[in-house]
Amino acid sequence: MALLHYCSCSTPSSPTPLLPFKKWTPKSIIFTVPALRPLRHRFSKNRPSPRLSATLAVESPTTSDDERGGYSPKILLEVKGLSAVISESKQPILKGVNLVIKEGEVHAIMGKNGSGKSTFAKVLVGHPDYEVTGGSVVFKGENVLDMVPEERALAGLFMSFQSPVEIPGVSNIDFLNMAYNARRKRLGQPELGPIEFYGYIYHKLDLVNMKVDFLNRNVNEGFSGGERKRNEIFQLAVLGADLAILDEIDSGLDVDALRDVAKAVNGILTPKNSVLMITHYLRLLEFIKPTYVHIMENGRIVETGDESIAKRIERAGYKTISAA
Ligand SMILES: Nc1ncnc2c1ncn2[C@@H]1O[C@H](COP(=O)(O)OP(=O)(O)OP(=O)(O)O)[C@@H](O)[C@H]1O
Repeated sequence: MALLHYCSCSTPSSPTPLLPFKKWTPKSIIFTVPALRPLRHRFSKNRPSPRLSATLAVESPTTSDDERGGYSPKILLEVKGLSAVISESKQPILKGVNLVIKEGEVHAIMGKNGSGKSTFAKVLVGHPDYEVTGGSVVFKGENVLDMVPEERALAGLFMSFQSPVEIPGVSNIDFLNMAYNARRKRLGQPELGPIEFYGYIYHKLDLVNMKVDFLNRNVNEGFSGGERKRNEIFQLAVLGADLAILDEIDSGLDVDALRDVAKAVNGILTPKNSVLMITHYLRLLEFIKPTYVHIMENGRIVETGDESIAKRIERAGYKTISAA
């Protein structure tokens, strides 16, 4: 199993991110990412909703073409009856997840601790800790379950982890440059050299209000919880994605950081790409407006609707979920 998780993007000019599944040792990075070796440059600091409330929802409610001005968005992701166990113990965690995400939609998944939200996200990107035991996942018409994590990412899946990992010995800019060029190479485009790449990403820093110094720091090493989250969204902004899966990007963020991160996520949304975000809090949904909110319980999506579900949960807790 490769240690890198590549993620791709919606436009040909965008690159492919690579995200780690676990904390790497420098040895494993060099082994899995030979392109990193020649990247030893450093940069100067002086440079420049529709309503639905049904239990056991099978898929997202649809919006009519009229409501969208005649444009009919394509299905980006279709998950049917997805079941998965923990690879080691064979303990079942996902027990028949159904979900449909179309282009341009923002989906939020909420649910009690331990209900399977992060597992669902990780299974979508092919995390090796889990084994799929049933169901299907079709992304942009392709069977994702047949793909290794790198292929899923190249197909356009990006995941921001709940606890972003450190990559000792690899600077943020090297990491991003490598990921960006991997995608360009795959698309038959010329790779960007360090200077050109710097020109490309410099303006993206503003999106998440990140200081330029962060580019030269090793990926997530010594970053505070909030800085890690910001950095994840920076990666997304630089690298792009057709479907960005964001696992609790709001956790540990102060109010200004939350606003910055939400602004960046809103900034990358187009009618062609989508976001699937896992959150416990209504406050994130006030910044990033969801098309649908889903409730996960015991490894399944048991309710789907609009933001009012999140408001109800905030007010009255999960006892209001019928399957709880
Ligand atoms: N690799 C693993 N090894 C052992 N148990 C696991 C593993 N992954 C998930 N689990 C268990 O599966 C259940 C679901 O975990 P998951 O992280 O998906 O929940 P969650 O809904 O994201 O929770 P939270 O809201 O607390 O983040 C939990 O009981 C968790 O302990």
